[in-house]
Amino acid sequence: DASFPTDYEIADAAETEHIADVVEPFGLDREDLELHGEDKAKVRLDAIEETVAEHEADGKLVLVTGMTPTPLGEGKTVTTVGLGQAFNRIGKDALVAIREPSLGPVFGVKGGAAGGGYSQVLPMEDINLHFTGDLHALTAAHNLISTMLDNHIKQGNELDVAVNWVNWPRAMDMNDRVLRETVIGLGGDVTGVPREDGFILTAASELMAVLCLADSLADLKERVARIIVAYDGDGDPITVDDIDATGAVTILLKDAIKPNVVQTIEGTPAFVHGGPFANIAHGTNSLMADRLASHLSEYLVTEAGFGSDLGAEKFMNIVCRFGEMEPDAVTLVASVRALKYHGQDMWPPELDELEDEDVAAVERGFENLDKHVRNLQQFGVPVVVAINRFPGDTDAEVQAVVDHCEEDLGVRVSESTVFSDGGAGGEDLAEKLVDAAESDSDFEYLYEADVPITEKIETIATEIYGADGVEYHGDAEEDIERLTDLGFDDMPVCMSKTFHSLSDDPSRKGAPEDWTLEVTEVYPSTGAGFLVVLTGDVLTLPGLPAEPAAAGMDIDEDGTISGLF
Ligand SMILES: Nc1ncnc2c1ncn2[C@@H]1O[C@H](COP(=O)(O)OP(=O)(O)O)[C@@H](O)[C@H]1O
Ligand SMILES: O=COP(=O)(O)O
Ligand SMILES: [Mg+2]
Repeated sequence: DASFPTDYEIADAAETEHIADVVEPFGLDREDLELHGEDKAKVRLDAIEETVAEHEADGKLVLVTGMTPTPLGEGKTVTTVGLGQAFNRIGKDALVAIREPSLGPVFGVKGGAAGGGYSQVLPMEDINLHFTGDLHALTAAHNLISTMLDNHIKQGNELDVAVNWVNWPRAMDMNDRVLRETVIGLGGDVTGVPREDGFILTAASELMAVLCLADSLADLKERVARIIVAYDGDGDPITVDDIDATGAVTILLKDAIKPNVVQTIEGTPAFVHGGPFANIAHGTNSLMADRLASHLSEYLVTEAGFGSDLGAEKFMNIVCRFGEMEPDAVTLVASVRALKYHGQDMWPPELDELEDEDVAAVERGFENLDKHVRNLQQFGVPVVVAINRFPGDTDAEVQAVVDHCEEDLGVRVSESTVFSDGGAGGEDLAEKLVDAAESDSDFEYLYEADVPITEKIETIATEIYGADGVEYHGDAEEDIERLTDLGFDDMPVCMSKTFHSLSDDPSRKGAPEDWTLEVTEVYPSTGAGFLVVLTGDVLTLPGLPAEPAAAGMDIDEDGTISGLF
């Protein structure tokens, strides 16, 4: 919509308050903060402990998830930020907790992750670029482990590291696909021992998960110490502590563990901390931010990435389990665009074909929405569908979704216009979530942690993805046996799967049936405390599209940025 200002123009025109004034009404004082300019701050760890000790954690937790998205995303972050604003407009103290962006998508397909329109967190350009340096710190810390591991091998390899059994790649915060598979150590003995290696996106690093799940600096250090980086010739694990890297790595993360706080366009405090994606990692912001926020306000609105099959499943089964918390309500973001996209076998996506009014296509896409509603109801939490209205949506298309939710699904539904109208566009949704959050919910995990690894995988595959069963390829079955022998089988599983489909085949839309999930590898993230299950061809280092967002960006002589969204 050419007449509508860009995210950057809206953000640039917005008035921001000093961050200390924004958080003060919620109980954080200036001395609790480490200021990064006037509109960004980190919260001191001792201030978090004091807050947790002084204030009851009686806040209600609202999770924002979504249906299976188009590659552009359907508005979970926008809805999360908009809801934070809307709750405050209807008189409910509310805070927002979201992840911090990775430069990979910023310069790639999706762009930034600071929301959009009149539901953004500010300063969007800082948040989408270097922010407070957490991603850079994580990248450096990750690569320090790699450097010390290869140095150990070079300096005599006392630990007998099996050079073909190193499962700690290098990391970078850029979608540079050509570095997925590399050979290192070339150049003769002066350089080191040649071996295969590769890069992953920093968002997929186990250190990102460790940062998001740690509840103190001491806990962070203990988690870092037990990260398995390789195995020796006998198949015994070699940890970060074994290569004497624990202290240095923790030093590099000493500031990154502190939650960042900024503000939304309407002055609602927003914690923006940690950035694991929900396809290749667990997909939600740090527990540290959730814990702090839940002690500071009546409502906490937080987002889990991609569809309910990814971010929400892992939020319930991993994050809530570790954080000893549970959602009081879930809002499932749907869009007319995504419903039409699922209403046909469209792969690769031709999104401009979805622009014309087509109620029938919207209705054909309901099977995807319905499966996500059923997924969430399995966790025993009330669901409210949020129709995130885009400019081209027609009343008839939106009404079809409202009718379907009310008449066919019997769930609360609300049309949200928080993108174009800010918090005012989400007041009805907020009211319905208050209603849902106050109704009783009997939250339960999908599986108990002590059931066999295969049972955890099969439960998620059949009950959440809709698979008939699971096939194990490559060394996946040996992996599971070894992990069980090592005593890691009582950890929850973090499924790594495409976000383009409920199944492991990106081209399959709607709610695919008659298929089997293919598991290719299972490895332990012992620092995070979960097992990563690789399925299909999920890429832990994405690539740039033919026309990357970066190509449309510019900055003029007075520092005005264009093309960042
Ligand atoms: N209602 C809307 N109208 C127009 N653009 C929107 C709307 N909601 C989201 N967007 C844009 O779509 C993209 C994805 O939104 P985002 O909230 O990041 O989705 P998600 O978190 O689900 O991936 C962003 O560029 C955002 O600004
Ligand atoms: O991990 C993915 O998060 P979004 O769905 O918010 O892009
Ligand atoms: Mg998002």
